Amino acid sequence: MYNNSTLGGNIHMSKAVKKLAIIGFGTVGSGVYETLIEQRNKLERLIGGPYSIPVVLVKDASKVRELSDNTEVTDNFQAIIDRKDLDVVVEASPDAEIAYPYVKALLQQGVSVITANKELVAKYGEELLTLARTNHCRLFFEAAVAGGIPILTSIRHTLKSNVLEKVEGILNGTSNFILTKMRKEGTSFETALEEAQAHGYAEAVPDKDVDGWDAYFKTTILSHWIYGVAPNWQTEKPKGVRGVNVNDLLIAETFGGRIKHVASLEKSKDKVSACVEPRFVLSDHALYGVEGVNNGIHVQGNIVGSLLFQGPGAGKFPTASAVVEDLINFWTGTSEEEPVSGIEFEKMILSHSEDDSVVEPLKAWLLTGEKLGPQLENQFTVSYISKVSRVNGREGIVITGDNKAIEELFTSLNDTVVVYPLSGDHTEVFPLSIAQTKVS
Ligand SMILES: NC(=O)C1=CN([C@@H]2O[C@H](COP(=O)(O)OP(=O)(O)OC[C@H]3O[C@@H](n4cnc5c(N)ncnc54)[C@H](OP(=O)(O)O)[C@@H]3O)[C@@H](O)[C@H]2O)C=CC1
Ligand SMILES: N[C@@H](CC=O)C(=O)O
Repeated sequence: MYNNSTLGGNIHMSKAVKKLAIIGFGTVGSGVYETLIEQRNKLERLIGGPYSIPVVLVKDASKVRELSDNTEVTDNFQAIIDRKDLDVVVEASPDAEIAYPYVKALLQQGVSVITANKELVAKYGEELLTLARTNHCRLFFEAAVAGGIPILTSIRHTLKSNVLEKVEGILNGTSNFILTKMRKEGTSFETALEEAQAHGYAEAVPDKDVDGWDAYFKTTILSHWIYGVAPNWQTEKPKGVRGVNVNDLLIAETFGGRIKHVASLEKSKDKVSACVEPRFVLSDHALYGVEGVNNGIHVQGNIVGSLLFQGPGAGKFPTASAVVEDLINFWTGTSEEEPVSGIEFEKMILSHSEDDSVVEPLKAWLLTGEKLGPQLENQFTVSYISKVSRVNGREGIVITGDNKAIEELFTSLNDTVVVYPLSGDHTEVFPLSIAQTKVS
């Protein structure tokens, strides 16, 4: 329990107390609260004055919570909006539809908001950012993409001179945690998901994690953030890790690779293409070693080259860290301004000339399923790269070939066959590890 003296603000400081409210007091909201209490001395030194948290908004105000007597717990948003003394509000409610009316009302009143809610930002970000500009306040959302990794700030602050041609990332901690548990420990999908929920990694509705929507929202935000435009989605819906067969994870290993849940953004002359799906990743790929709840974002800058940002993508304190950093940047006035408008940013970035000498990367796929051999017979447009690998009765093969012909082939395969595209650029001879795979 936090006592009043810890929370009452520092009486030795003469400056006015900065006041913030928190909406949502689950994994993220409580993590922010505890961080603000436990790190108070350091944070108050950083911002040069005291702060307090007079009010927290939740769904059920009758729940027992570890909060100081100085913090009012309410289930009535009016109690927040009626206050005229708040500097900023941290928003950590479960989804876009709950958060939108709150955040809109706050920004309309000129109150800045820091949110962890990626669904809110993906669906309403453009509108809310415009509202914030109109009302001379700010909307921050570092925690909405890749949890504790400061990816948005890093891109905006430290990669301004680079054009990011390509971004590939593991953006959902829950999915990566599940795939890692299943592969390493043979844990079932259901048990691994329950464990992710117990750690506080999963969304309130975990379908958003395992059906790919959470990564879809984060990819949408990244596309706006980097290119100023919504991406062109290659498939209508994202693909998630639900249903990935544990034997497929083991088959990928026999080919020297892993199956990872990958989100990708790729810039061409006139558009940004996006995709979220489980992919086959070889051991020389940046995302191969990103394991457990970690996220990884691999960016290819035209000046800097290849960069990998890696760290905890979900969880109480990693996410609280991202929120609190936004808060400190806001209070100290050290955050970067938003680009003037999406359109201008789009023109600036997309007009960069393409390098025509770029070699088309080799496309390859890991196929898994039952009785693959007969289905692939007489498919002369396909180059068979590997022999068939068998794990616990399931088969896997890596193929490459002409993109269009391969797509036609895929439509003719039966329902048991799962297709995992190979991630990354493989422009040279196909890796020997695959060509020489031993077949069990
Ligand atoms: N968990 C994580 O690792 C990360 C989560 N996020 C995002 O942060 C947000 C919060 O996630 P998380 O903390 O895990 O979620 P939780 O489910 O742990 O907590 C949600 C909180 O919101 C409150 N709440 C629910 N409905 C309302 C409502 N109508 N009005 C006000 N408060 C409400 C709940 O109240 P009550 O306590 O009474 O039930 C609860 O305190 C989500 O948008 C999520 O996507 C972002 C990065 C990482
Ligand atoms: N449910 C999300 C939480 C962080 O954004 C995830 O698992 O990545």
